[in-house]
Amino acid sequence: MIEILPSLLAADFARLGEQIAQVTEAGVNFLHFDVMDGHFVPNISFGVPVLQSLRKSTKLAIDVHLMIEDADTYAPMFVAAGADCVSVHQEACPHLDRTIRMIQSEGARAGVVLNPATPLVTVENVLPLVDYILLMSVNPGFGGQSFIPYVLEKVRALREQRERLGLSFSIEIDGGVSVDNVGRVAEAGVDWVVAGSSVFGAPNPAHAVTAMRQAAMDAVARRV
Ligand SMILES: O=C(CO)[C@@H](O)[C@H](O)COP(=O)(O)O
Repeated sequence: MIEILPSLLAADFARLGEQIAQVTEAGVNFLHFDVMDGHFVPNISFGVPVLQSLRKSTKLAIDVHLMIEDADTYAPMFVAAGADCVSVHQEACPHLDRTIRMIQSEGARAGVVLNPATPLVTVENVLPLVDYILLMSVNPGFGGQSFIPYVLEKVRALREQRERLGLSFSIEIDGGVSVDNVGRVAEAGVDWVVAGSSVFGAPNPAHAVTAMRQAAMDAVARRV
């Protein structure tokens, strides 16, 4: 089963509740929540108070992607505010092993994110620890960018590595995924697909999620 995670960065913030209801209707299990600090990435999004409000209004799992420099200070606050999954960037975390264990001990699933140009070898040692690896398929900071195709090779390599090591972490991809390329992404071997503008920029977000999920599942069926 491939999960489609609507990225709230592309939602209409004045109608967040309504937009979440639309994707809930399409049967999503997760929402993706992008936190940007204006330092690690050149943009600022939203933070803990917004997550606290969302937590009260949805039972969906919330996947928080921290695009921030000081993840060790803020990750526990996001878990306390209701995050079910928290991912941190390899490029921003000098003590990655400690950060992963801290997120898990706070009670959330822990993920590590790699920018497109960061090689997989940088997370090799923590693969047995993580709950998921998020591979960025755009340079982080903005929605609506074009998919970077060489990331598909990283997905294939990571999937092979997971099989070889007998591990069970999930593989997530984020950036520039739409109904037109989700088949290739699914075929490469991802479990979770983040989609922002292709969902909330569509006339009907629920239909967009359903179409993406169907295209992904068709591609996986062809692969098997
Ligand atoms: O983390 C990010 C951007 O930094 C993403 O989650 C985007 O929000 C995905 O948006 P689309 O590329 O799907 O529009």
